[in-house]
Amino acid sequence: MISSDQITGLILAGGRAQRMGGIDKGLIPFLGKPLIESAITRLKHQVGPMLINANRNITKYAIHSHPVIMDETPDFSGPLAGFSAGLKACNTPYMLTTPCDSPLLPKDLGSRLAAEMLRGDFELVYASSKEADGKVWAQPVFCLMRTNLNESLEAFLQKGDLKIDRWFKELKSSTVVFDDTQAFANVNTPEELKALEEAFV
Ligand SMILES: Nc1nc2c(ncn2[C@@H]2O[C@H](COP(=O)(O)OP(=O)(O)OP(=O)(O)O)[C@@H](O)[C@H]2O)c(=O)[nH]1
Ligand SMILES: [Mg+2]
Repeated sequence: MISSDQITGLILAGGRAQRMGGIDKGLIPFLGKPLIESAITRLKHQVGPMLINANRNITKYAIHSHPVIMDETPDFSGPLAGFSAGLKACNTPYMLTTPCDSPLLPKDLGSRLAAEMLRGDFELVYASSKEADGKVWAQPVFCLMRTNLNESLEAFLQKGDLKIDRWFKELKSSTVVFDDTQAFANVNTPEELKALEEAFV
């Protein structure tokens, strides 16, 4: 069994948030609190240490009392840059990633991904969601990985590739399908923010 204290949680808040008008998405108010707080609340019982990956407003993220780490390169090259920064800062054998903009992320995300990891001796296990119409979608930024993948990710990024699914294909990976259609609801636009707030009340 993988215990929660063997897992570092990495919350990804390092994107440009262009569809949100370029403001720092993790800091926008969601039901009166910075959006990232909902992700922290959902994740904290699922992991031991927690890290926040952000590239702007570092002091504002730091008030949550978790280390804030930046991408190595300041060019917003995508979530794998955040994974890389996280793996370098991690002191546990496993790392669980989630984005900062999914306030309903599953409460059993870590435990179910961990069970699958051990079942098949996988290197990485990501979540997938089953939508209301029955379609299954990969949710690759919700992902549990062994932290010894650091070298593999470095080699992949050195090639100049940034595509998350192409890195996953190089690994022994698996996925777990979650049936809760709301669990991966995320906030990309002001309209989505409003709709998700309304769904909460
Ligand atoms: N560290 C890091 N994380 C990123 C980067 N780009 C996206 N992410 C994160 O990856 C997750 C999924 O990305 P998106 O939902 O597209 O967020 P985004 O890229 O900020 O938003 P858009 O600019 O509107 O695409 C979010 O948690 C982002 O914070 C990046 O360049 N570096
Ligand atoms: Mg994006």
